[in-house]
Amino acid sequence: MRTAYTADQIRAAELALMATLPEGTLMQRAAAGLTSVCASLLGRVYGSRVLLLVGRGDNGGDALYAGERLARRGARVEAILAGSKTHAEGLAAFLEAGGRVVEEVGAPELVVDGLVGIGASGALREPYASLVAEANAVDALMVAVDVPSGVDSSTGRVAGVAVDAHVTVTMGACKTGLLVDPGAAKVGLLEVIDIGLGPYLPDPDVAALTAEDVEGLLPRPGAESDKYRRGVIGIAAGSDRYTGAAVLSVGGALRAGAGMVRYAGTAPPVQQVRARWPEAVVTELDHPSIAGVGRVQAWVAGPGLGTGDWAHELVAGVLATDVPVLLDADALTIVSRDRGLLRRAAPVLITPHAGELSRLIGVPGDRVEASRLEHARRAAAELGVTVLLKGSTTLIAEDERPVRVNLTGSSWLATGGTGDVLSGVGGALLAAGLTPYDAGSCAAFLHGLAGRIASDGAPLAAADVADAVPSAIRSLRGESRSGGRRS
Ligand SMILES: NC(=O)C1=CN([C@@H]2O[C@H](COP(=O)(O)OP(=O)(O)OC[C@H]3O[C@@H](n4cnc5c(N)ncnc54)[C@H](O)[C@@H]3O)[C@@H](O)[C@H]2O)[C@@H](O)CC1
Ligand SMILES: Nc1ncnc2c1ncn2[C@@H]1O[C@H](COP(=O)(O)OP(=O)(O)O)[C@@H](O)[C@H]1O
Ligand SMILES: [K+]
Repeated sequence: MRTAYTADQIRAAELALMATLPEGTLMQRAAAGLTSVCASLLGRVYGSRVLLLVGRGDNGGDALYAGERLARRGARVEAILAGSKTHAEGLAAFLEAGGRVVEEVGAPELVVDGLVGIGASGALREPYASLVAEANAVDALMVAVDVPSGVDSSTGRVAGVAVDAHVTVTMGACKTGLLVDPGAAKVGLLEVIDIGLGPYLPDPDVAALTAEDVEGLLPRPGAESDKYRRGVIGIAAGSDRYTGAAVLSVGGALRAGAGMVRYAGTAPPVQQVRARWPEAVVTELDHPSIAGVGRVQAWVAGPGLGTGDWAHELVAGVLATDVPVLLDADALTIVSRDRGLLRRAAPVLITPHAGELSRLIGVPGDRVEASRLEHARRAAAELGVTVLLKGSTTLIAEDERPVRVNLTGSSWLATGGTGDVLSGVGGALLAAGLTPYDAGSCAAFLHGLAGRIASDGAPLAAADVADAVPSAIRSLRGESRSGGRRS
């Protein structure tokens, strides 16, 4: 499990650790780690050209001490002192080692962003904002100290301009804002430097499953398994207009290992599901009731269902059962109009994108996008359900638990129908007995991995993602041994 923390949590842990150590020890540890990352990026330190962007706080101190170390190894290190004051000891050490203070960005090979770290608040102020815009435009490797300046370390918000880092060297532990978009997109490769913080860290703010975690959570059939024990999933999806959503959701469920899929819909999607997935047990509905569908261990409702009276009645019927339910797409529009439907004893997992979440909690979509973590948490608390917020980083929020962040995925997944596949994958895992929190996190992980496999750097169609889910599951063992990371 990769874990991440807010700025307040990190600061408290640092204070506790610092109390046990001589003054300045942590900053020297940070500078040593930062120097070694810069040195390996440069290849040859001697004669290289490095520029430090130095702010007024300890983030600038880290940069200056790393600049000192690089200068002692023969690099030509220059620093722009952008703050109203400068870390005095760090500056003295830097100058003593031959570092130079300059006013212009020039033509460095590597830029070290030491403007602000966890002490930052709000959008970057001047002169930092202009300096960052200028430095981003230079053809150089950009290494951010602790956090790319302009990214809120606790939330991932980017209120204005932010450093576009190739590598972020973060101290002690990962910060939440480095995992959550839009901030996460600014991080580049993430290097965590061990400064001894581990024993002082509290429960994490957010966590990300690794392949090994998913491998451990995923049910695998054994000798005693049969299709009922593996989990039967009911799917109420598709409509006369949107037949494909049904096909894709059923496909996701079958490929994710459902023991059996019971599909219920009107004649046109039924015909499509029958043709594509003869494995599914299909019920053609002539009125909006699931009474004749048979027993299931979990339901998925919503993809392509429509939002009229028929769909409303069908979703209400699904929510009136006593099994876990995953609600997606049109079902989310229906419950946003009739929130009372969510009042039930068995668990609910909802899988909105930002627009759907915005309707559910009555907050404009752009605000949800800008502050995804806050709104996923808020929706989970307000609605009393587990929330899987889709997007470039998918979040899984449940009241009182660390938000799970999904680190797999590919931007090629941003194409129609991939969400329908995800609903089937999540539903199959719910039917297999995983909690909504684990089912949502594992589904997002496998869906993202399947997206990467299906795409391999080129466009994919949603059906390809469903087809790649078995390869994703197969690859978990290899990935967990090699510690797979985000691409
Ligand atoms: N506390 C410690 O022991 C350690 C701290 N470390 C470093 O120290 C950093 C935190 O240092 P500080 O608490 O001094 O804070 P920062 O260096 O992150 O910067 C805070 C300063 O920047 C200014 N500022 C805040 N928001 C701004 C904005 N939007 N635009 C422009 N200026 C803004 C404020 O005047 C504030 O004084 C960490 O990120 C890390 O790099 C590391 O050396 C590890 C050890
Ligand atoms: N930029 C992106 N990077 C990675 N994944 C993305 C991106 N945009 C969307 N996705 C993923 O693609 C899927 C799209 O789902 P959704 O919005 O429901 O589309 P649809 O309704 O067409 O199926 C989700 O799993 C989402 O997380
Ligand atoms: K920084």
